[in-house]
Amino acid sequence: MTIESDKDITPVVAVDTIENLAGEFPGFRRAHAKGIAFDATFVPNGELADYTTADHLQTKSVPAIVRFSHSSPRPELNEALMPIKGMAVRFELPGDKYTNLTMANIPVFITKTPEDFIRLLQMMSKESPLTVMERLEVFRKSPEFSTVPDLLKSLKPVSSFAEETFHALHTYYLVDSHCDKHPVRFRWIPVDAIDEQNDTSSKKDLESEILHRLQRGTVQFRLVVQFAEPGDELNDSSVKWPKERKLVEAGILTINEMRQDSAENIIFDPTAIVDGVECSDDPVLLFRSPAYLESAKRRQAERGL
Ligand code: HEM
Repeated sequence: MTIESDKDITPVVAVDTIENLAGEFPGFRRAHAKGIAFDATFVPNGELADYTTADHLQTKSVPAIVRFSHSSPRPELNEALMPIKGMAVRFELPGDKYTNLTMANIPVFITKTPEDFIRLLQMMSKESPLTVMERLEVFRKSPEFSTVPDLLKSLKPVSSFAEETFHALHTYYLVDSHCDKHPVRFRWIPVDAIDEQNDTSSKKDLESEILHRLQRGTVQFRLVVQFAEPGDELNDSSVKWPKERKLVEAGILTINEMRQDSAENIIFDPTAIVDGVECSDDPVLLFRSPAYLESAKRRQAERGL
C-alpha cells in the first residue's frame, strides 16, 4: 500500500497503516499498546505564573494520571528492540477539566509532517516493494527523512522509565493575563534518576522495574519548559531549538500508586488544553488528535465500551 498524495493520508489511513505494519491487536491502543499507569501529584512552583494563567502551572498542587508505555503497537514485545518509550500525563483540574502532555524519550520527531511519517511507515511495511538497500537509499536521498539516521543512531537501550527524559516536542503557547503568547516546549526530566542499588538485570521488564523502585523510594520528574527566541522553528518538531534557550523549571511530578485500570479508557490527546495554553500549528500535533480518537474508537468498540 503506497499513497502518493498528502490529502489521501487521513488519520484513518494512519491507523490502518499502523495495523497493516504491526498487525491488529483488538482492544489495544494502535500505538504504545503496552504500558503501566499511576496516580500522581504535580506540584507547580509558580515560576510560570507570569507567563500563563493555566491552573496547573500556578502554585496549587494538582492530581495527575501518568501512563508510561513502549511505543510498539504490539502488546507482546521485546522491549529491548523498542527503545522509544512514552510518558503521557493528564493533569486533572477543577470542574472536570483536564489537559494532557503526551511525550516520548526522543529529542525530535522523525519527520516534519504527519504525511511523511505515514509514508515512512508504509515503506517499512512488508508489502513495500522496496528492498532493504533501496529503503536506505530513499532515507539517504530524501530531505524529508533526513532526521531518521541520526535519530536511529541516538537510540539507546532503556533500563528504567524513571531514568528517561521525555519531550513533548511540539511548541505550545503559554498565554499570560495580558493575552501575550510565549512559545515553549515542555519536557520531563527525572529527579535523582540513577538508582545505583537497582539491579535491573533481575527485573523482567520496565513495568516491574518501576514498581520495585516505588517500593523502595520515590519516582519524580521535573517539568522543564524551554522558551523560544525569534527565528526558532515553531511548527516543526523535527528540529531542535538551540540548547542556549532559556529553561524554566515549573514544578515536580511525584508518581504515587499504580492504577488498576491501567488508564485503558483514557485518550491522552496532546491537543487537550486549558485556558492559559494554546497549541501551535505544528501539523504533526494537529494530526495526532484525530488519529488518537480513531485508535480509541476502535479499541473501545472492541472492548464493548
Ligand atoms: C503523526 C504522528 C503520530 C501518529 C500518527 C501517532 C499515533 C498514535 C496512536 C494511534 C496512538 C494510540 C492512541 C490511543 O489509542 O489512545 C498513539 C499513542 C501515543 N503516542 Fe503517538 N502518534 C504520533 C506522534 C507522536 C509523537 C510526536 C509523540 C511524542 C511526542 C507520540 C507519543 C505517543 C504516546 C506517549 C502515546 C501513548 C499515549 C497513552 O499512553 O495513551 N506520538 N500515537
